[in-house]
Amino acid sequence: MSIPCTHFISSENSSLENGILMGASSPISPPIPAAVLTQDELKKIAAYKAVEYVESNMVIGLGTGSTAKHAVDRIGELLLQGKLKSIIGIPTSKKTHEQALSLGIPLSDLNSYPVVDLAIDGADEVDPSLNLVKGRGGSLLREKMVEGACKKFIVIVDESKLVDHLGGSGFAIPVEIVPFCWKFTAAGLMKLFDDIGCRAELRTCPEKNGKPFVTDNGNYIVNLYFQHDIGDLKAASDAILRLPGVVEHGMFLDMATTVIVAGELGVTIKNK
Ligand SMILES: O=C(CO)[C@H](O)[C@H](O)COP(=O)(O)O
Repeated sequence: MSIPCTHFISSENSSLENGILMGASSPISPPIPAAVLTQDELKKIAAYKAVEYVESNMVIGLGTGSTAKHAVDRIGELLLQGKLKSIIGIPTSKKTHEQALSLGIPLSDLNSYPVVDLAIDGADEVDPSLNLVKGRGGSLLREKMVEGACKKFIVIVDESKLVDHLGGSGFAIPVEIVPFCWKFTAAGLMKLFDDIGCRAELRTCPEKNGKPFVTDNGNYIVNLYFQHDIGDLKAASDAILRLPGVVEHGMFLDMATTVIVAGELGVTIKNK
């Protein structure tokens, strides 16, 4: 279903850039009286807004997940219509690679394009400083590599992803670890956060009789659940990365340059 975004934004008291409401901290469009939008429709609205930033000849980081999928679909559609030309996509997972290939998006990698113009991806949590939790889809390592290499990183979420602090949704902060002695690494992760209460669980696949989930890089994921606010995110990040066996974690600190939030009351653009 194609959702017209224009009715979703009021231009009063705000500036519009490429049809996008800029600089607002809260949506100012009137409540939508009709049917309530589904979460997937909100994801699609955010994704389509983000794709308005894509220009011909750009190298684009292609995110992973149900929100990013809409953005990749839209880029494919615009390429097919000739409205975008000479795009190079850098996928952040095997799944996105397959999707982009099927849409005819030309693909490459960071070896050939170490600087990416723009990346568009979803997130699991967004805090008020635009720090993120990512990786509940399991692609955090490639996402962090590609999104760390881009000049502009647009995050697309529905409003359910907004939190007061990372970990605040009660869901996991994922950490990618090597399979070798994973219990040792998981125990080390829990111990790091003894003081605030932390549980570490290996991510498994119910559809594969509970076997460990294996990332595109052949690693495991440990999900961390925190009882209290982590506090100093940079210190937590450094401590996790220092632990032998850890490959990467799903806290994306100070990386997003723009967050597009689609909610029942409209689209909000938050800029760093
Ligand atoms: O980080 C991710 C995958 O590793 C996803 O972007 C994140 O999990 C959000 O997913 P979705 O858009 O399906 O809610």
